[in-house]
Amino acid sequence: MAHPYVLLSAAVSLDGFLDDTGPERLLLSGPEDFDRVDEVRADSDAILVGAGTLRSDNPRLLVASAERRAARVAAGRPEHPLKVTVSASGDLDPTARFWHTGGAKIAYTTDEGARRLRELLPTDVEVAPLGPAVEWAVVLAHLGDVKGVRRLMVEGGGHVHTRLLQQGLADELRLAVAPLFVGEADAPRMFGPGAYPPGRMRLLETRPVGDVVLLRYVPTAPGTGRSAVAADRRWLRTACELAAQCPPSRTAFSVGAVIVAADGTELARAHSREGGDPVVHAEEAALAKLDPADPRLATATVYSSLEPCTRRASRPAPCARLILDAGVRRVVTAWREPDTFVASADGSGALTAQGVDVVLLPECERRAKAPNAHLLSPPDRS
Ligand SMILES: NC(=O)C1=CN([C@@H]2O[C@H](COP(=O)(O)OP(=O)(O)OC[C@H]3O[C@@H](n4cnc5c(N)ncnc54)[C@H](OP(=O)(O)O)[C@@H]3O)[C@@H](O)[C@H]2O)C=CC1
Ligand SMILES: Nc1c(N[C@@H]2O[C@H](COP(=O)(O)O)[C@@H](O)[C@H]2O)[nH]c(=O)[nH]c1=O
Repeated sequence: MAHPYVLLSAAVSLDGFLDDTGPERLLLSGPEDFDRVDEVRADSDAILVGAGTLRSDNPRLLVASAERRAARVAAGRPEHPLKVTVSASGDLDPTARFWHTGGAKIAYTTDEGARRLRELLPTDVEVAPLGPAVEWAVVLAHLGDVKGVRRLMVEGGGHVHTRLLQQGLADELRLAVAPLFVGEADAPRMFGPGAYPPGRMRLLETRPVGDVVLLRYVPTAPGTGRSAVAADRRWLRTACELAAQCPPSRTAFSVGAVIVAADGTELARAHSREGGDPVVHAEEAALAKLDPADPRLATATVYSSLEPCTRRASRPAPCARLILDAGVRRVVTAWREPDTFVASADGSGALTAQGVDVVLLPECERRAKAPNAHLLSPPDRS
């Protein structure tokens, strides 16, 4: 189940609105910023908007720049990204520009909505019924697994942005803050009320674009239990990057680990053979940087590129034991330990048996294996 990278994109007024209440679409971006948005579109495999935005804005959602379209075609991609919309009701205007411009289109809807849309929409539009309700995780899995979408740009509106962020499904937020006020209480807001991931997001970039300021944030708070959120994938990729920093070895794996508090604060990071210790493991070195009495450990997540070990010759306690002793209750890993050094290690099983939630994200396995290719026989190319 490979979700695409989900990028939420919008422009907001200084008082936090996406639009005003007038009949025309409010242009918050200036010309330079619309060009920046066009560049993001051209980099995307698909662009999604909610049915509310289709009804109010009648957008086309095309790549405007001829050069960018030509570059896409030269790279073997369609001229325009796949256009995607989501509607429970199926209450969509068949004459809207969305359906009659650009390339491929897909509408995710309910079974009931599909009955309506199949009659209404042009026959080249794919209508995808997803049961009595439309679950966002199912939409993203279908886009990733069936439509081959790797980068999804979500261009609103507020309802869609709110749900994706609240459900931990957004990988990145790109917000253009425009220097004007809307000042109407019932204008649409970018984010509505509800439960958001805790803590602070991480700022990746700020950039003036004409008179607007672009802000790029990524979520940091780990998921809970056995389900994974976008922040889990990001932290696990960081662990895999740390694995690549290990001093090479023919007798031990290269592994990276990060320990992250429930609010997204990074508590410690480490990699195998760190600090001149030829046998130290990544999880062991990361835990050693923390006070064992740190109350945040009980709700923290340990990210480890390889599952924690259960048996080792070099130290009395394996990493699974150290994690249990630290009181950590959640581990996210990319790769089950192969039999290279220890037969049937099963660190995930050992932790699960003690009530720890272990989440395996196979989409990161290739990155976790990369610095260990010389230890895998026959050479692993997966
Ligand atoms: N400034 C900016 O950058 C942008 C501004 N906007 C503005 O945002 C406003 C529109 O936002 P908003 O009204 O929140 O609408 P949205 O575009 O977020 O669409 C909401 C609709 O999408 C469908 N939908 C969403 N989630 C689901 C789900 N899980 N299952 C089934 N259907 C779902 C529903 O359609 P249905 O009702 O058919 O069931 C719902 O009513 C407009 O004023 C627009 O101009 C929009 C994009 C960008
Ligand atoms: N108003 C607004 C945005 N609105 C977004 O652009 C869509 C219309 O695009 P197009 O079909 O190319 O005209 C619209 O439906 C909405 O998703 N985006 C921004 O970056 N800045 C803005 O100020």
